[in-house]
Amino acid sequence: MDNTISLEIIEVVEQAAIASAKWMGKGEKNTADEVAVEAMRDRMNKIHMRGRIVIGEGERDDAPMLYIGEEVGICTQPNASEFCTIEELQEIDIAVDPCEGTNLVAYGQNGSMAVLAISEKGGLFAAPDFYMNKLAAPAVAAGHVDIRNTPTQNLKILSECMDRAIEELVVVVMDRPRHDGLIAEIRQAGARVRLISDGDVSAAISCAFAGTNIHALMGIGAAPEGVISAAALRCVGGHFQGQLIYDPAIVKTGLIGESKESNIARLQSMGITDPDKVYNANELASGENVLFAACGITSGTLMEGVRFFGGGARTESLIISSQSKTVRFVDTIHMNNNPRTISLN
Ligand SMILES: O=C(COP(=O)(O)O)[C@@H](O)[C@H](O)[C@H](O)[C@H](O)COP(=O)(O)O
Ligand SMILES: [Mn+2]
Ligand SMILES: [Mn+2]
Repeated sequence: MDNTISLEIIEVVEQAAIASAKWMGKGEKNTADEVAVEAMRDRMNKIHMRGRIVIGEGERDDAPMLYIGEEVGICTQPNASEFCTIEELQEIDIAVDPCEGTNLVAYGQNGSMAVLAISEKGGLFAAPDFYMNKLAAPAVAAGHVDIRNTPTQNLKILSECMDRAIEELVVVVMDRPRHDGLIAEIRQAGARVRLISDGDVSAAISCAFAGTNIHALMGIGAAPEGVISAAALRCVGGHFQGQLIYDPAIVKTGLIGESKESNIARLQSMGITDPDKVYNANELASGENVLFAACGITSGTLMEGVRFFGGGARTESLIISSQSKTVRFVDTIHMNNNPRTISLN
């Protein structure tokens, strides 16, 4: 995978974040999402690469852009061999969430970002539009905690690995009725719970960075977001496990409205023969090279959100590459309309 893609991909997430941030606080989640999708796709199609979307917009709805299977990049054109190098012609798989946390943007809340992950063809698990039970933790606990343990057991292991009391641990959990029992157990074990309304990708990745005051993510979120989180955690050695949830009774939202049996059949038709399999980060992002990029839309624990000033904007992005073994925080000033002042505030 061409290492120079990582430089271009920064602009992909930046452009999506800027477009979406213009709709911050306007109460229109669909628009905040649509503009991010369009901006991400436009910028992606200017890159010399041969990409295919494996996680994208709406598997079940007829999403017009960045849909699963869509080809992106200049080198997808039929005569690409005339103007693309052999390296650029290598097929790559891309997982995108142009606006992760659409509600957060619409209501001006923290933790939304434009995000994507890239790997060689077949290097990212093409997660179905299902729910996923997730466990994320810092690198020091990788392989020690296990999603098959009880939350209490995992908190004990985490406290030993991190050499701190359970009371000093903060666990992020999505604020959903399906997590009532989980939240009660975490509190009972002595740890503190940070409830989030949306945005579990940011929470999962935050576990890998000391100083965020987030030490674990537990509970059920969306499966595609699980793969994107796993890609980042795989690159930095953090812990991530995910297990697909196919029983509507567990999720309690009705969004996977079919019966348990029909969901199992749907998974089987996708080649997932063991619906209970526990996937780790290396299985969800198995490619030799994995690249992760995110840009804050609204501010979060990892990045500042987009800040506009007269004629321009300032963004903060996070680019993680397994190939170059780098974690880059990129602070960018975008000078769109000849700003008279370049503001650092
Ligand atoms: O918050 C989320 C929504 O993502 P998006 O649609 O891109 O704005 C994700 O971080 C969650 O992982 C997930 O989608 C959510 O938990 C599943 O939805 P829900 O049925 O509301 O729990
Ligand atoms: Mn999302
Ligand atoms: Mn989204």
